Amino acid sequence: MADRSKFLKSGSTVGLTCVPFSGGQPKGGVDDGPIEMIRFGILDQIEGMGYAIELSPGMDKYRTMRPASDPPLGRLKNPMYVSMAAQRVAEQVREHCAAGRMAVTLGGDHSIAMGTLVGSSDVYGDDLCVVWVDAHADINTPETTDSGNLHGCPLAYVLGICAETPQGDAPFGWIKPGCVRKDRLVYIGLRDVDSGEKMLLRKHNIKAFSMHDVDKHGIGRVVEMALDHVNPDRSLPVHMSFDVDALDPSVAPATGTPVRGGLTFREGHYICEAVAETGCLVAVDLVEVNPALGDPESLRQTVAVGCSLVRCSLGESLL
Ligand SMILES: NC(=[NH2+])NCCC[C@H](N)C(=O)O
Ligand SMILES: [Mn+2]
Ligand SMILES: [Mn+2]
Repeated sequence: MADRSKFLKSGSTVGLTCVPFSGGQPKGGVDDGPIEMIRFGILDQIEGMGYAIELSPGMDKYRTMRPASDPPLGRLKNPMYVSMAAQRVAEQVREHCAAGRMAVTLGGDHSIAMGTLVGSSDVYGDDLCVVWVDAHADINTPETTDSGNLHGCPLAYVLGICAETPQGDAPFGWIKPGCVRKDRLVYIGLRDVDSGEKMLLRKHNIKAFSMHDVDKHGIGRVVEMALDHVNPDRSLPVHMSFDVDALDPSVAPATGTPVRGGLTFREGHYICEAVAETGCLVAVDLVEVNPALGDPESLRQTVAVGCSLVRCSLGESLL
């Protein structure tokens, strides 16, 4: 298969990391996201598109590595477990990126993106652009979070905007603050942003396209403006982190923090197609599919849409 990427030396190999992890939020079941996508056939689907798959080993370890004792850190829940799991994700994603593979990571809750972003930025450095597709901004710091759920915080750590930078063996002490540049992050799909997060977005001048912008300009213009902001010449590598709750709950009901008024089926797919079309994509996360929430039909629908977003990111619908 022809390499569709400007940056990957093994662009016809997908480096797949499955992360059955739910420690970044309180609802069980999101750890079964990857296995349900595998049952739905994601491996055969990716191979059917002409890719080889290199699967990260030991996915069950994410379930068993929970520390015996993990007291809250201020408001943050399961800090050590989230930190350890994300650190392992970082190693697995780094290895795929270093080998020049397209790194695809299936979650699990969105706290695992601390790991995926550290892994990809270790290899691509300052050049890395991040397109964050989500109903939520996930940029809470330990100071601003109300819920204490770390899936609402991954960006604060990688951007390095927490009031105190974790050091050494402390949870998240392994994350290089600022490994993702503030001016290379852009959001699409926001509609449920906490007041502390709004303050952070303004303070750090971070570009965001909310659902209001999607309504106003249309998804085509929004994706173009988002890419123009982070990657005007389409000359830099892009990591897309896609939270399935960016989609409207009528399209992706089985997720832990659904918010009405989201992206349509086509708008979600359009984002993946347009980013794939640039040839700049080097890493994709697909997170927050929770098969335990809702009836069997909601589950089937959500797993199916998760798989098709991944396929579109790999270029399925490009002619
Ligand atoms: N990845 C997600 N679904 N995040 C939801 C975060 C919700 C809320 N902002 C919080 O910090 O708790
Ligand atoms: Mn979300
Ligand atoms: Mn999220």
